[in-house]
Amino acid sequence: MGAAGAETKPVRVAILGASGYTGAELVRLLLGHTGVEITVLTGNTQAGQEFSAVYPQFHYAKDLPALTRHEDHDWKDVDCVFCCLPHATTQEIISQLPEHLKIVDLSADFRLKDIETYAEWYGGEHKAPALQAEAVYGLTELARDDVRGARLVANPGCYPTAAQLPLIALLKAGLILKDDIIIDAKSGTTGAGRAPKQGTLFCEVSDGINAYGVASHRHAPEIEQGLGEACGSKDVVVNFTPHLMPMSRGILETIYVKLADGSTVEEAKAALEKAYAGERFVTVLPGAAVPHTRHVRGSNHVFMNIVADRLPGRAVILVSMDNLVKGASGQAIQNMNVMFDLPETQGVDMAPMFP
Ligand SMILES: NC(=O)C1=CN([C@@H]2O[C@H](COP(=O)(O)OP(=O)(O)OC[C@H]3O[C@@H](n4cnc5c(N)ncnc54)[C@H](OP(=O)(O)O)[C@@H]3O)[C@@H](O)[C@H]2O)C=CC1
Ligand SMILES: CC(=O)N[C@@H](CCC(=O)OP(=O)(O)O)C(=O)O
Repeated sequence: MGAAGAETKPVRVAILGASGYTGAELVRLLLGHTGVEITVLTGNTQAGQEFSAVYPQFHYAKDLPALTRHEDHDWKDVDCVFCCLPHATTQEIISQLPEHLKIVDLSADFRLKDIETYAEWYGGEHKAPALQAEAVYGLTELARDDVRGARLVANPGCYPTAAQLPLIALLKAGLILKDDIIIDAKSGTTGAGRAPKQGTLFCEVSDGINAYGVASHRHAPEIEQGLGEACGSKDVVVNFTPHLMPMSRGILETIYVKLADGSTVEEAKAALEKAYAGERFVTVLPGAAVPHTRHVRGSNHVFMNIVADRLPGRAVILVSMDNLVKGASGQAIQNMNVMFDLPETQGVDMAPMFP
């Protein structure tokens, strides 16, 4: 790890799509990061406004730039771009950025390596295949060495972050089967972004829950890609269904797996503890403690545990994290820190907010 000493120049940061939820979360976190300076914030429909007019919680942060349009910049005063734009729009805008910029992209545009899989799940041909081939998939704990040398990092999706951290460790250790994985996922509504949508209105989301993308969500191929690489097989399949919860932040995944012949839950738990020993942001809970979204809220922490199922040979993995932090902006900052040789935890080492 490098050190951001007093003489080190700050990393000059632009946030594209700062008027959205992940952009605003980046602003919140980066205001506490002593190694960066926020020089550009962009919006689309909200460009032209002061940032605090769009997000009044930042009225105190007088030095923040106003929201501009990305076309208005020559990027000379920027070292790093966080791109928080919708899918498809992202690839068009990133392709036009100058090459001196390092980019952490929070959209799904550069996550899938297979161009046909991308076209199948995202409804069309990729417009920047060369960049897609260049991008490094930034699940930080498992990809540090690649992230360090990358110019473009594809920040993982929120659900895939929570699923892959335990499953990759267990598949690498050969302790679970690769063709019997059921991921039951739940998310707060910020996962759907800030742009108004009928399905996330208070009166439609409060006091109830619903599944969506049932067994057909685009995060399934992203998870399968990561698990397939981990165990060197293209045959990994997951059954993945997310649910929308009446809460603003948080992800909880309950993952049902079959243990490999002769393996035990105790061995699986020991493998998780070994894989993440020394990792600041991944905690394997003691005993039978159950991860809560409340216990990681507003933080970059992932809590996980594995317990024996009542059915012989099966186990249940539980994972919680904050979709806007480790599932998006927090992990993006972890990746930026690695790319710029800053201490990896800088700006993202806050304790969870409870209650
Ligand atoms: N929310 C989450 O938990 C997660 C989100 N992601 C991904 O991160 C990205 C951002 O998500 P999120 O912040 O939630 O989304 P939001 O809908 O909250 O924000 C989208 C942002 O993109 C801007 N924008 C929209 N269309 C255009 C355009 N054509 N040209 C330029 N700017 C545009 C919007 O500007 P304006 O508001 O001014 O119109 C806004 O700033 C998405 O790709 C999402 O899938 C990834 C992981 C988790
Ligand atoms: C609650 C909700 O709607 N969540 C989003 C996931 C957000 C995220 O990580 O997605 P991207 O792959 O789009 O970047 C969804 O299911 O589409």
